[in-house]
Amino acid sequence: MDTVDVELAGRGYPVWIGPGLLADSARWRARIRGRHVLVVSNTTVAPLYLGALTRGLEGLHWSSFLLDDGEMHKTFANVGKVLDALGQLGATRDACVIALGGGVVGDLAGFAAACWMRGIDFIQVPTTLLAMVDSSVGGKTGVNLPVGKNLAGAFHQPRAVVADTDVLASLPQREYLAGVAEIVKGAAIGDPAFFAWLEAHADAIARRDSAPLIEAIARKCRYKAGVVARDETEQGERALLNLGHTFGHALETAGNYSEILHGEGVAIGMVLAARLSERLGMAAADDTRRLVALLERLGLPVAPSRAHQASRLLDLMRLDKKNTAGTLRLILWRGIGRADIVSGVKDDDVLGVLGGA
Ligand SMILES: NC(=O)c1ccc[n+]([C@@H]2O[C@H](COP(=O)([O-])OP(=O)(O)OC[C@H]3O[C@@H](n4cnc5c(N)ncnc54)[C@H](O)[C@@H]3O)[C@@H](O)[C@H]2O)c1
Ligand SMILES: O=C(O)C(=O)C[C@@H](O)[C@H](O)[C@H](O)COP(=O)(O)O
Ligand SMILES: [Zn+2]
Repeated sequence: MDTVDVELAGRGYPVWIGPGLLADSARWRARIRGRHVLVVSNTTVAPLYLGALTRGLEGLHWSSFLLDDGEMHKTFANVGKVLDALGQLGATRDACVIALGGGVVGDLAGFAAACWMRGIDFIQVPTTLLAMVDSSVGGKTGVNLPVGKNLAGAFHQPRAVVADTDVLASLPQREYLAGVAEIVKGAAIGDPAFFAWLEAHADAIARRDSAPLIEAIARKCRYKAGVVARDETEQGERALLNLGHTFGHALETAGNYSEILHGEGVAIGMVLAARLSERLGMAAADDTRRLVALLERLGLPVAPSRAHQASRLLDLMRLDKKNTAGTLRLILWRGIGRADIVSGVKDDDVLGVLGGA
């Protein structure tokens, strides 16, 4: 087992990564302070892992709430239903929400925990690769709105992250690869040595070989934990974790949250950001080629599978949370391991790269 510590004064927490952690309940149960526990999961994950988790809750007053499966269910209405379930449980301020699932469950359950009685504890038990390497770490919680991704939410840090890598055995390959995209993103933004390591281990990672996979999860979590510790609420550096996301979120929204996976949007979005950076003279074509080659070897998309109207995507990008009034702010790329937040990119340049999207 590996442990990554997210260091936040008085609110730090461990990210435990390795096999067998669901059954190792003594470890995570110690993070539950009160008697009430609501486990939030979904209709796919619960039949697989809810039993293993709740064996560790013996003696506590717990219940579960199951979401329907899918990004389109990451809604405000469902947060309301989780809050109702907390009410029915009689949850007091020392209650704990446990999010058992992928990023959709984690983001939504974390937001409900942030809202209940103005904030109660929650524990992340990520069951997708994406949730293990990204969404469970760092305390961004929230839901989508019809007009855009993640537009309502709160920063609310978990008390612990329990990443039991055994559960990845049941994860479909497409979902697995979507998580790999967020690993590549971390390396592309800030860790050239990790990027080169990923190039050397791409086939092993795509095959899910255990040792390199656990190393990749821990490296990505450690990188993200460092960024979060330095800039918890995204006043500066943390925005770099959004590389590819302004484009990717627009593609997700344009597809009504059901056409492409978040990680696929990130993969395509990183390539669009790299092409825009090249166009603006910030990045070299060779670096873009390396990024595209790595994503392709990993089996990830590097362009949308259908044409979109560029002006529609640009309109969606205008609602991104990094923007200021009237100004698009994008994470652009300076090549392997270096990214920057850039304001005032001209519409024509964005439309230029979206033209092919
Ligand atoms: N908060 C953050 O910092 C952050 C970071 C990255 C992504 N996100 C969000 O995370 C979401 C994407 O998360 P995701 O990729 O985990 O998608 P997801 O939560 O939809 O899970 C993907 C699919 O895998 C299924 N699944 C989950 N675990 C499984 C398992 N062990 N075995 C079999 N099936 C399993 C789910 O039921 C679902 O069908 C998006 O909403 C994105 O915006 C948030
Ligand atoms: O943790 C962060 O910060 C990130 O930006 C991680 C992203 O991978 C993640 O998709 C996040 O939900 C995006 O946040 P948003 O603020 O752009 O909605
Ligand atoms: Zn993301």
